[in-house]
Amino acid sequence: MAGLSFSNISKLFAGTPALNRINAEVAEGEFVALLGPSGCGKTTLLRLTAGFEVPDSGTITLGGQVLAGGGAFVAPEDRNIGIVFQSYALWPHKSVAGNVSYPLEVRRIPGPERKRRVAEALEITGLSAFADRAPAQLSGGQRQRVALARCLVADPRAVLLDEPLANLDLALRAAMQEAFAAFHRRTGATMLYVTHDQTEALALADRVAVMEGGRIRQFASPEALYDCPQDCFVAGFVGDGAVIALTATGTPVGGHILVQALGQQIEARCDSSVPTHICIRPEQVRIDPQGPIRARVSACTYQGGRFRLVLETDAETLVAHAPARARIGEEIRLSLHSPWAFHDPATPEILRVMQDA
Ligand SMILES: Nc1ncnc2c1ncn2[C@@H]1O[C@H](COP(=O)(O)OP(=O)(O)OP(=O)(O)O)[C@@H](O)[C@H]1O
Repeated sequence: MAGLSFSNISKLFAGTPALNRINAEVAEGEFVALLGPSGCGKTTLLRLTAGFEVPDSGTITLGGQVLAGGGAFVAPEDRNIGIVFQSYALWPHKSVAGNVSYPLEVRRIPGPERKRRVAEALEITGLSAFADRAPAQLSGGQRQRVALARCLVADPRAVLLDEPLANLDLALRAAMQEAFAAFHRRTGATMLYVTHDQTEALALADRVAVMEGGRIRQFASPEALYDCPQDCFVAGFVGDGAVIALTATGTPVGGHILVQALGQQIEARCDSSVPTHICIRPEQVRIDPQGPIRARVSACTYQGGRFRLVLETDAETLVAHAPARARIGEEIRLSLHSPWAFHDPATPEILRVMQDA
């Protein structure tokens, strides 16, 4: 396996940028998810890595070898990159073992070694008992595991996965997420995984590149994206909660700052001296009869073991979790605990400094 590097990658379609100066390093053996809304450029970045498209500028390297850029271009078939598509792309007339064996037959790998490698790939993907079945006799999840085994058998330098679970129902997706995680643990493969499902990205990846409008907005661990988003897009796109503009700020001390929002002074975590917004996750909103913030319940939905409340304050909407059902229209009081204050690059700095901070 090998690490992937993207340096200043841009790609235009009919003059419109699909990717705009992408810079990212994927370490050898790392599982990276590309997450973002439809049209943000995820698939384009994957296709450039596979060699199905050529970048207009910038360089892509794999294990130090330039795949594209600076006049060089390695053809897709010479990149030794495994690809798993949403649509499985299995041969219907071949058995499971026949499908998995095919890339080795093309490379003229001798029979005994082929058999050994196929058996190993089927074992890793939990398919040993299905070796003689036809793809039509398998479930969607099993077919996707055949595609994974077929990609693995060729001993690729990196594995690209394009929304591989999009065609599966919810229960199967959860089971397949575990299968992918186990596959990654056992193979140590460098993986680039495209999805627009944040639950999937946060559950599976070592790091997630959140994309929007052809750019990477933030590239960080799932925990960092959730706890410390770096702009309003990431704060709103990843996880639940509210993103609120600040009206004044104090001076940060030791990673904390006093800010003004919701008509209150709130103590927030921060790593910026000039935050413009706070991101308030549901766990940071406490229903508290002595709390300083008044709100009215506008929605209450059961989420298995807890209720999700949508709460309207005078000017903003917050989300909280509660152990018991709340009545729509009910008035409650809230306190906030360690929300995250950040500087949104697209927002002008707040000039007003808090009087008593
Ligand atoms: N071959 C093409 N010709 C013209 N425009 C294209 C082509 N491929 C992609 N685009 C455009 O480039 C942008 C990025 O597309 P891309 O498929 O990479 O997005 P995506 O994030 O993978 O979206 P989705 O989640 O819907 O698959 C889109 O605006 C899309 O319309």
